[in-house]
Amino acid sequence: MRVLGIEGTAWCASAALYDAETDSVLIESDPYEPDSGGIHPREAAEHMSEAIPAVVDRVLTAAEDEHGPDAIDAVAFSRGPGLGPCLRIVGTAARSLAGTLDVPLVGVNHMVAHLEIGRHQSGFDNPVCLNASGANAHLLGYHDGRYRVLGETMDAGVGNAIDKFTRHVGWSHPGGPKVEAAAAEYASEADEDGGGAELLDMPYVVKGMDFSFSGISSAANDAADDGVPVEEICFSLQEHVFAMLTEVSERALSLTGADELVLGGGVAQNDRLREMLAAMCEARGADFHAPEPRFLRDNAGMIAVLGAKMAAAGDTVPIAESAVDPNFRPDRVPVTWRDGESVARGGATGGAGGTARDPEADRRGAEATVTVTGTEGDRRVIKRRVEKSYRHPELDRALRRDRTVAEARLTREARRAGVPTPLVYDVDLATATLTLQYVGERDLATALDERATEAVGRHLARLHGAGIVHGDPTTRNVRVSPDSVAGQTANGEPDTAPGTYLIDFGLGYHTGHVEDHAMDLHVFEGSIRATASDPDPLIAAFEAGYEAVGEGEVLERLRDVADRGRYR
Ligand SMILES: C[C@@H](O)[C@H](NC(=O)OP(=O)(O)OC[C@H]1O[C@@H](n2cnc3c(N)ncnc32)[C@H](O)[C@@H]1O)C(=O)O
Ligand SMILES: Nc1ncnc2c1ncn2[C@@H]1O[C@H](COP(=O)(O)OP(=O)(O)OP(=O)(O)O)[C@@H](O)[C@H]1O
Ligand SMILES: [Fe+2]
Repeated sequence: MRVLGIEGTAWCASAALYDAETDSVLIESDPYEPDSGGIHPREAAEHMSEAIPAVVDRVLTAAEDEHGPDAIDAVAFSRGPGLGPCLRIVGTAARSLAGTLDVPLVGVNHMVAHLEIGRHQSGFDNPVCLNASGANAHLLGYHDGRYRVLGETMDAGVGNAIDKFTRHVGWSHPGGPKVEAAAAEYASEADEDGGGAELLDMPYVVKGMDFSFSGISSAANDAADDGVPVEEICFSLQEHVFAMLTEVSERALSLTGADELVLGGGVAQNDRLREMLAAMCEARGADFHAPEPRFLRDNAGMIAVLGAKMAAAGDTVPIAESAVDPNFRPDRVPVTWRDGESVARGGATGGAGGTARDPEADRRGAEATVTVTGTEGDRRVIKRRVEKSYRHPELDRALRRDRTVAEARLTREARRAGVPTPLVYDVDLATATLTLQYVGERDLATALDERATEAVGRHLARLHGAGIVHGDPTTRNVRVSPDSVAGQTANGEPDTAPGTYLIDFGLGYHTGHVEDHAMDLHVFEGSIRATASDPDPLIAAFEAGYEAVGEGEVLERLRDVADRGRYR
């Protein structure tokens, strides 16, 4: 099968021919380069209307020269997400070409294409995917016929966050490659001077597997206004932003039990990001793949390759139903071209795979190693936050120390507020180590049930009532004793009965803001959606638990938070 793909969601007018027989891809692209500032939607659309017919023509001519008039078996196009005016031009071109050639039309989700090209090239079975592109930043994992969004930016896409800074200092679009070059130069000069590259203090915001870039863009702009050398800012910006992306990727591998990671998107061309992800994967025994650069930035090659898989599965679209969708989320795509396996197994422990291991033996979370000691009746865990070689040493030291301090303090405070948590026996800041009471029989992730999620709702409400957020309330950070949970609800004891414990308060902090409280709920619900086959009843029980103890306002805000994370 040979598929002609068309891409033009924002800046790159591109056409490609994918030949499934030989697995070869020809790509012809014509980028839009704004004279000043960022991408102007109207100018970008004007570029598409001129450039799309030209790139399509070049690819079609090449295909017909080689294979004759029946060279093309299907036409695939980017249906979204992207800029409306650009998408409409791509859609019109694709419809008219499919009509002229009298072949089926395939509507491709651009973000799923960024993922599938990596899966196709790596030969990985069931990877987690980090999409690091201009307008987006998210983690996807396959589960029950869909790509679930395991984590995502709460505000800007990663490329846009970087480009915002470069616009502020007057550099032309796109800024990403210029930041990379400036950061590399600063690092190598600092090495020559013998002092090592210095790190500016910038916000590092990770909430479960979600993250935010708005604070860091402003901090970078402020530093420039204060006269900090721009190369130094570029270096720190990259170290923070990419460490955040690497950390959430590791959390996603840990939560799902996957042992393969693929990278996609324009920012994935960055060597420093690839180096960090490769180092993280190596340390946990996972495989890592980043496609070659021509498949990372926006390109029609990935559209043609996924288009061929979809066409082979009969997943084509009638012209009358082929409208574009600027907000097309990857989790809305029925995945017709894969068999029913799942990446999200939930509750996997240890490093790669985590299969066939005793889930209660010594384990490794995304951040820490946990060793169980002591005897029956006095079991303890020793939790040590290990060095992460991918992070700048200064940033790594600060994060491990701050999180250890926060965990010890908030675990105690939560307990005092009536939320079941482990006793804290010892804190050793020099080695970022805590000794904690062993609680529960297993992680909630391995034994998801409505009584337990309802209890988590009550616990979080109580915690928020005390002005604390957990920061990372995933199903891996709740310990349960299933029998006592059942007894507790049957006895009608509301919230302080043993059976469901919150652990791992390292990302927690004090706040009375409704927004922060709502974010906790969003993270917990995200972790259920990422791993459960039937999430809705678990989430309904969770919200009922929260409502019974907490503020209705927080549940209302949760709807806004959930919508806001979605691509605009
Ligand atoms: C929906 C679609 O239109 C959108 N496309 C998009 O964002 O273009 P993409 O080619 O994936 O990424 C462009 C971004 O990639 C950044 N970029 C390119 N090379 C880079 C580098 N070496 N280091 C860091 N960023 C880089 C650019 O600064 C720009 O922000 C998307 O995929 O989200
Ligand atoms: N007090 C405890 N009692 C029983 N088990 C525990 C306790 N603390 C941690 N564990 C176990 O160790 C695992 C990892 O612990 P924890 O979540 O604190 O580490 P982490 O590295 O921060 O994990 P992650 O970042 O992946 O959430 C937990 O999922 C849980 O199974
Ligand atoms: Fe893209």
